[in-house]
Amino acid sequence: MPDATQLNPQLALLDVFFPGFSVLSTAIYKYSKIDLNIYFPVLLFIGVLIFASTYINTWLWEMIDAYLMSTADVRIDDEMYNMLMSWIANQSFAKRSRRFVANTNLNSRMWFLWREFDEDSAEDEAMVQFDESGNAISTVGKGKKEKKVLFTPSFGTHFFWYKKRLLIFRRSQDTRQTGWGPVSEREEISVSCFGRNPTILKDLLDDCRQDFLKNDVNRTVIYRGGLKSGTSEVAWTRCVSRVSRPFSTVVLDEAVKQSLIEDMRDYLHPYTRRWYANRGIPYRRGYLLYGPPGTGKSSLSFAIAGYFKLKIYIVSLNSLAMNEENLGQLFSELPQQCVVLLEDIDTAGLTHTRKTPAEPEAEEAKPLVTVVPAGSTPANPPTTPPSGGRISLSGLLNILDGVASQEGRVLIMTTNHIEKLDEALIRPGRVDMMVKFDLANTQMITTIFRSIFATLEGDIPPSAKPLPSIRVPSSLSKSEIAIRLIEDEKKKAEELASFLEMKKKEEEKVARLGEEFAAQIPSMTFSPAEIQGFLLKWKRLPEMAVKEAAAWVEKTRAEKQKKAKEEKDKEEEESKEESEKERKEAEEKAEEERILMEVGV
Ligand SMILES: Nc1ncnc2c1ncn2[C@@H]1O[C@H](COP(=O)(O)OP(=O)(O)OP(=O)(O)O)[C@@H](O)[C@H]1O
Repeated sequence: MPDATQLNPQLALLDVFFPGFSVLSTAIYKYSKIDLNIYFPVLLFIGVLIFASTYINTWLWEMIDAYLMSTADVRIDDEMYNMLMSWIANQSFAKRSRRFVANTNLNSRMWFLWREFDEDSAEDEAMVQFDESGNAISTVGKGKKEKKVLFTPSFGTHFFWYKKRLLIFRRSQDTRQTGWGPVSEREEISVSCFGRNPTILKDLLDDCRQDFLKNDVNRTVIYRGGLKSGTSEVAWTRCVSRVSRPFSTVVLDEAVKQSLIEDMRDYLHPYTRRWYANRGIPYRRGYLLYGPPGTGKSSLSFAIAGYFKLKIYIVSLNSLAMNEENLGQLFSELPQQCVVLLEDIDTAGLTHTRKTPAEPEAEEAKPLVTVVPAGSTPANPPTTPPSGGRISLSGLLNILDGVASQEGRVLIMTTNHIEKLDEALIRPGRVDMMVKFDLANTQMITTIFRSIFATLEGDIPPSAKPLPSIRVPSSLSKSEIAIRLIEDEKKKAEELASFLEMKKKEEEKVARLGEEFAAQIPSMTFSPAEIQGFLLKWKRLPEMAVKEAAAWVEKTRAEKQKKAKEEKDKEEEESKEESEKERKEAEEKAEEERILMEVGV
């Protein structure tokens, strides 16, 4: 009989399949005299089977995947990613998952969008409520918004049931991109089903989309055009969806508002497209909103988009990433019907009134849109813009009119200085309607005051407490219960009547205070934004707003005058420096010419 303590070739072979087998078999032989070597053929067979199964398994899955399954791959830089992930996050298999990714936002890889979101929340503090796409917000504490944590299954393969079909959700890392970028950037996700018919996957993705878009009802979805993170490609990225701003909250001449609505309604009517097509006119509409800062141009753009349930696409021509090619690319990717907002078109290289002192000089020397007076030849023709984010006027016009520009879009341009815009940019066909915004007159001031202090639907009236629901003891007879219910209804009606009475008195008070307030504010001196800013300081104290109004007017006027004087002094200083420089240059040139004359050249 062979000595089991000696390592023979058979044991060495089994050690390959079952590491540590020789030690175990020696120990068993030593203490129980059972020799496992006699089972060698069986053990070897099991070992080979296990060894081969890993390869067979992979091969088999590959074959099944290739020939017997259908798969939908979803790109992480596509909106579909958010749609699918927010659906997945709500599924029980994701909630049960023992290994998961915790997100406060399904877009979190796009950190820059968060910054934007936060700015928005701060700016729109007074808005009723708003939620970020793919993101859940719960209200905790005193008006503090906290992001809920959502859980999605971690990297790996996850099985789940959808419409009685077994589907597979795979989340993996793209091994081709390991060297750079955050891990989430290298993520890949897919959903697969058994069978060669992918209809169920399409149904699922459609469901995810519908589910996601449900959150957008009564909301204005805002997209921004810019570079995709970590790439040099441009794309529209969804940033926020805000509760649509009611048109009525933008204070503007009612007739102007109505004509704007009518014009857009007519343009967006399904038959209008055919009308344009039949006459060979490009189906596009452009609006120019102009006026001093803070007079409601952007607010009206958002309100229009919300009113017509259109998505709004914002692009900043000042962005360094924006050149003609990129802008053209963005315009070509616009959906059939949407609002495109080009804000502050005048600052795109025409004026520098909005520049902060911190902005570098080099920037100033590089106009982004070079406007050339119609019919004249510029000293430096802007036809071929140098690299580095410059867009020439002709380039911009080509993009706005060109074949790449999506038909059906509504273009809204805003400016503080209409006089600085080239006529070509605002000629009919490119701009079909202009809306002038002005500083607040007395009527606007009263309206703004009322809109801030009026009790609106959704505001919680300070004195309105919910009525406790009545508890009817079971020992009461039917007639007694009926009496109790009638009494309760009566009490509720009385409470409602007193609430309505209080509301009416409140409205009268606000109207009176509004007039008192407006009487103290000089007409056409302050922008609605300035007035709103002051009133927001006294959000719940209209009396205080009226009391402090005169002091505020005096202070703000003094500040404005001081600022205007500083700007004027600065301009004078600059113009002095400029003329001094010119004088020196002229002297140098004259001196040079004199020397050349002397030497006889
Ligand atoms: N006409 C208005 N009606 C209601 N609110 C207004 C109006 N004008 C300004 N506001 C308020 O002032 C703030 C700034 O307004 P908005 O951004 O629309 O001004 P703007 O004209 O686009 O300014 P800018 O030219 O600086 O971009 C917003 O919070 C808005 O609610």
